[in-house]
Amino acid sequence: MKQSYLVTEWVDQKTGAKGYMVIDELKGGFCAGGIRMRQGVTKEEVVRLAETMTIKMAGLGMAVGGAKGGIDFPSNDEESEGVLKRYLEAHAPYIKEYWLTSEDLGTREEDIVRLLNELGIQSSVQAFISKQNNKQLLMKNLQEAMTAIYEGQALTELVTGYGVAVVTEQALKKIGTEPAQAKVSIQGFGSVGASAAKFLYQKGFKIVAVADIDGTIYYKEGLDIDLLLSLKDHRGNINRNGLPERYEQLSGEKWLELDVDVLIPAAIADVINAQNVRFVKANLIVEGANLPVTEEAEAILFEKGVPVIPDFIANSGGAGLFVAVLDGNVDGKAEEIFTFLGGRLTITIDTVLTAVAKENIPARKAAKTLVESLSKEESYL
Ligand SMILES: NC(=O)c1ccc[n+]([C@@H]2O[C@H](COP(=O)([O-])OP(=O)(O)OC[C@H]3O[C@@H](n4cnc5c(N)ncnc54)[C@H](O)[C@@H]3O)[C@@H](O)[C@H]2O)c1
Repeated sequence: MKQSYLVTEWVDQKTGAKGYMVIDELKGGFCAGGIRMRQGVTKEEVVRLAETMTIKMAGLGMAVGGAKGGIDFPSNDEESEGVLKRYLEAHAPYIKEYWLTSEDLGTREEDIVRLLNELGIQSSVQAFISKQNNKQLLMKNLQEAMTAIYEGQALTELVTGYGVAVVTEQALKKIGTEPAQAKVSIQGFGSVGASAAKFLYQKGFKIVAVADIDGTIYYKEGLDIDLLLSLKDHRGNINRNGLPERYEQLSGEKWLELDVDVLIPAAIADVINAQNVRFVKANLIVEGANLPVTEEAEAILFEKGVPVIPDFIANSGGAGLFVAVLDGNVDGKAEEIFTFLGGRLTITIDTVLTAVAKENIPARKAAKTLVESLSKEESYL
């Protein structure tokens, strides 16, 4: 088994919460990966997520390694901000020197940046920028991107879901389903799930089910996503009081059993697994979350001819925002970043699904081969 480059174990002196930082690899002196906060996070989970980040960064064409932070604490607890602050304080030397970080499940970019500022760190990617020649331009573009508002929402909260929507549309086209006819079910209505829903809805997809931590909301004619967006809080939980009566409220597991074309797991890990994979009726799965489909489930889905678009491509939009800006060729405007990302992801999905069809291999394997070949190209930063 691969050994991580560095693993920290931290205990919050005030609450007893445990936290970890895992650096899977350092490349060019840097590593990148967000910080998640969830009750039950384990060191092993953070190790796996950091490994995925190494592949994701290579897939985006940026020569930095993968990392991840994890804090075992409920993100909705009133002490959560204090816990995050103390975790950042303990890990500030790494963030200053080589760890480019950002939001993840249960944390928000604006909170991380604000708390880092309080610790005297200018941005969550200060380590990288401070070592570049054009640092002033990069910092200006980054600040523009981090504060950009698109259709009333922060770009940082939209960009990963935008990538998920692009990947879903391109993958459906490639497997011969007309996107406008496609029915979609999504688990998670936070940064990733809600923004994927928003862009898919704008493209004309019928989103028939959305699940959050309180259960599944279903309407077979397609949910009004604008309404659901207006009913969600900043943690991605939907207020049921404002729902029309015709919307059914089903249990939390139902989202994956519905008669849909696409499933987008965009909340937690290991949610499609050996126990429930037999209930899946969709013919495409797009991993919005990290590691939402277990290896066993993925093997069964492959046998059934259901492609699983891997997380390190499908949800790379958040990391892609940083890559777009740090690459130096894109300024911080939302439209430019969407164009950069949409272009890269369209080519990637096309290449991956062409290999899947030609060689009869799982999408994950095709994607890893592509990522490895990209790492060798001269354009690799
Ligand atoms: N935010 C990003 O930019 C980003 C980027 C790449 C990957 N990811 C991954 O995407 C996933 C979601 O991240 P996010 O930022 O959207 O999180 P978030 O905290 O903004 O939202 C999480 C959503 O999942 C729901 N949820 C939580 N636990 C659940 C459960 N047990 N059952 C059903 N629903 C549940 C919540 O109600 C909420 O709707 C995570 O796996 C994260 O690692 C996030």
